[in-house]
Amino acid sequence: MKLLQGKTVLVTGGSTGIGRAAAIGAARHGADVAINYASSDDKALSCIAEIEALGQRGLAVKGDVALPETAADFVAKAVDAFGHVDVLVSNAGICPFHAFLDMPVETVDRTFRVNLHGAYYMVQAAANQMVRQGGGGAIVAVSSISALVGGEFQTHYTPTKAGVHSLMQSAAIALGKHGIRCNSVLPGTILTEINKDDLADDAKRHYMEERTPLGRLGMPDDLVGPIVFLASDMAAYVTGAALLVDGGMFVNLQ
Ligand SMILES: NC(=O)C1=CN([C@@H]2O[C@H](COP(=O)(O)OP(=O)(O)OC[C@H]3O[C@@H](n4cnc5c(N)ncnc54)[C@H](OP(=O)(O)O)[C@@H]3O)[C@@H](O)[C@H]2O)C=CC1
Ligand SMILES: C[C@H](O)[C@@H]1OC(=O)[C@H](O)[C@@H]1O
Repeated sequence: MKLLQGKTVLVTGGSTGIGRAAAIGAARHGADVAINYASSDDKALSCIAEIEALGQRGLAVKGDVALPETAADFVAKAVDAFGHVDVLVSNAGICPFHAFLDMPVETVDRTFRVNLHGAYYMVQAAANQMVRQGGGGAIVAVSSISALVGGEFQTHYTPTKAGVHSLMQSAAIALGKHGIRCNSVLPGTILTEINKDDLADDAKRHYMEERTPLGRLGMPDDLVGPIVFLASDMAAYVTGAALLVDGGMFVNLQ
């Protein structure tokens, strides 16, 4: 069953990790897909190749989501290519682990601009296009378990993920009158480039695995079903919601 047949899906941060999986997963469900990315040209092009191999149209648009103009450019190029925007997956993000007391200003600033400001600009641009089109739409933001709990080396990061979650709640209210649904997925610890170095520490990786009732850390493909569900008409009455996709990590105190 193809849940996104005939839809156009936009994914930020689609070259690697969760965004890549979401982009290819959307294509597998019948969507044409446009991906945004920052610098990984080869990875972006290979993602498009996989989308096209599934018989769907793909488009890769390079741009730094921290820059407000990137959002309008991405949406405009997607509309030029595919005619409309039905779904936005706001996914792009960074997590440069760093201690709190000597956290550099530029690290805080960059993390907020990419993860939170970038999400805001992309959601706003996609929503404006959806309103122009009429007919509603769906926005899925990739927040995090880190919207709900902290991290010693993530004091600059967890507020951005909480902000993304909160943005979806407020956007759901602002956009409901236009038939646009806004929801968050909150992944646990998923093995991607974002944490490759951090989880190279065997003790850290073992600790995170031990915290996970399902007994393993997540893979990007574990996010595809939840994202496609929230993007699809299967979730027609779901908006302002948050879906933990964490193997049970959040609830596991003892
Ligand atoms: N992995 C995990 O455990 C978890 C991840 N998340 C969230 O998931 C999202 C995706 O992360 P994940 O897949 O793990 O990480 P990856 O590092 O694998 O992928 C990040 C993606 O975002 C893109 N990106 C980074 N900065 C920018 C920018 N300034 N402008 C445009 N694109 C950018 C990257 O593009 P490029 O390749 O060109 O650099 C890449 O496509 C993030 O928002 C993260 O906070 C949430 C919870 C857990
Ligand atoms: C980068 C982290 O390993 C990852 O990202 C998050 O949002 C969670 O903190 C995960 O552990």
